Order: sequence, then structure tokens, then C-alpha cells
Amino acid sequence: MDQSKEQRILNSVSYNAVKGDPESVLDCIDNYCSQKEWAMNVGDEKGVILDKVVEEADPTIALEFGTYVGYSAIRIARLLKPNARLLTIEFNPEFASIAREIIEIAGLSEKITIIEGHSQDIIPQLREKYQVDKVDFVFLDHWKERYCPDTILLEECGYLKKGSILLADNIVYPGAPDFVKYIRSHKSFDCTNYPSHLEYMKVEDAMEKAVYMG
Ligand SMILES: CCCNc1ncnc2c1ncn2[C@@H]1O[C@H](/C=C/CNC(=O)c2cc(-c3ccc(F)cc3)cc(O)c2O)[C@H](C)[C@H]1O
Ligand SMILES: [Mg+2]
Repeated sequence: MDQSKEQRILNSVSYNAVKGDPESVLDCIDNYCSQKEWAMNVGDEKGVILDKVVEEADPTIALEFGTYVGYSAIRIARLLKPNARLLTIEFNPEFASIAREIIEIAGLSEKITIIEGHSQDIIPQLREKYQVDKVDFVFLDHWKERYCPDTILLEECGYLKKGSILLADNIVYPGAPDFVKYIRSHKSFDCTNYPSHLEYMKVEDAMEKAVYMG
């Protein structure tokens, strides 16, 4: 059977990246996806915004919805302090397995836990099963219509504390209008929009940061 695009990305990383060097893994994926086959990684332009917000948050516990092939997980985890960790949720087993291998090549398997499942099922289990009390940083990059319900669920489960930072990808394209409406009108969130471009394209896109005010 033909290999998937995601398998071809893994092949390229496995062949070209320097083992244990997250930057070289990111560069390899960005080169492959801008020159060979487009893929929905946050990419190098929006990736710089992600880097800045992660550095601002300096999280002990970071959470991600939508691992895909692990590009943003590596981007986030490479900036984490020694005892900090990233939990990333992915419901597609093929993507979870490819991400696990790419994260291993980057040398970040100790800092990243890939949780296979649906975010709406996993979120309520984070306290008991993953010893999560509060989350300091959340990156939303899964199905766009799930941003809003999953944010509400995080709040309801009590994982947000004063200063928790949410960052959402694709605010313009493909867009997450219900999430934007909800978060910008919510009294406890202080929102900032970061205009940018769709990964590897000249198309407009943006990211939205929302700081929880408690
Ligand atoms: C219901 C279960 C919810 N819970 C879930 N729980 C766990 N994992 C989940 C859940 N829902 C989804 N996932 C996983 O997350 C990933 C999904 C990511 C989705 N991302 C996009 O759709 C997108 C599109 C474009 C784009 C732009 C231009 C184009 F022309 C085409 C595409 C660009 C972008 O930057 C984009 O991030 C992964 C594929 C999928 O298995
Ligand atoms: Mg995205």
C-alpha cells in the first residue's frame, strides 16, 4: 500500500535530521513541507509567535490539542525548563505513532507525553490519570470547531489558573469564529491577536492569545 504523506515526512526526518537536535528536525519538516508536500504544521513563521508566547508563559505544564506529526510539540518542548513537560493529545493512531518517532529523533521523548484519544474524553482525566493540577500553557491546533468546547471544558474542570495562557492557531484560515466570539467576549480572558500567514503559503492567517485572569 502507498505510504501516507505523514510517513514520507517521517522518512525525510529520519534520513536528513541530526538525531537529538530539535532545530534540525523542525528545519527538515519545514523544508520538506515548503518544497515537496504541504502539510498543516504551524510552520516557521507562526512558529516564531508560538516560541515567543511559550517563552512568555515559561510553563511547567503545557498542553496541546492536535499533535499531528509532532512539529509544534517539538517547537514547544525544546523551550521548556528541565522539570517542565508537555502533554499532547492526538486521536489518530497513525499520526500519534509517527509523531512518537519524530519526537524520539528530536530527543524530546522525556519531555513530551503523547496521549492517544479525543480531547473531550482526555481533558476530564488529566487530574487523576496524568497528575495535572493546573495548566500553564495550552496550544489549540486540532479541529477548529473543537477549540471553543474544549476551552469551556478546561475551565469547567478547573485546570486554568490566573495567568494561564491559551494560544490558538488558524484564527483566520481555516478560522475558528465561534471560539473567537466566545473568548473575546469572556470577562476572564485578556485576548491578543497576532496576524501572520498560513504555513508555507502567502495566505493570511493569525493566532490568538488568551490570558486567563482568574
Ligand atoms: C472531534 C475530536 C476533537 N478532539 C480531538 N482530539 C484529539 N486529536 C484531534 C481532535 N480533533 C482533531 N485531532 C487531531 O488534530 C489534528 C487536526 C488538526 C486540524 N487542523 C486543521 O484542520 C488545519 C488546517 C489547515 C488548512 C489550511 C488551508 C487549507 F487549504 C487546508 C487546511 C491549516 C492548519 O494550520 C490546520 O491546523 C489531527 C490531524 C487530528 O487527528
Ligand atoms: Mg494549524
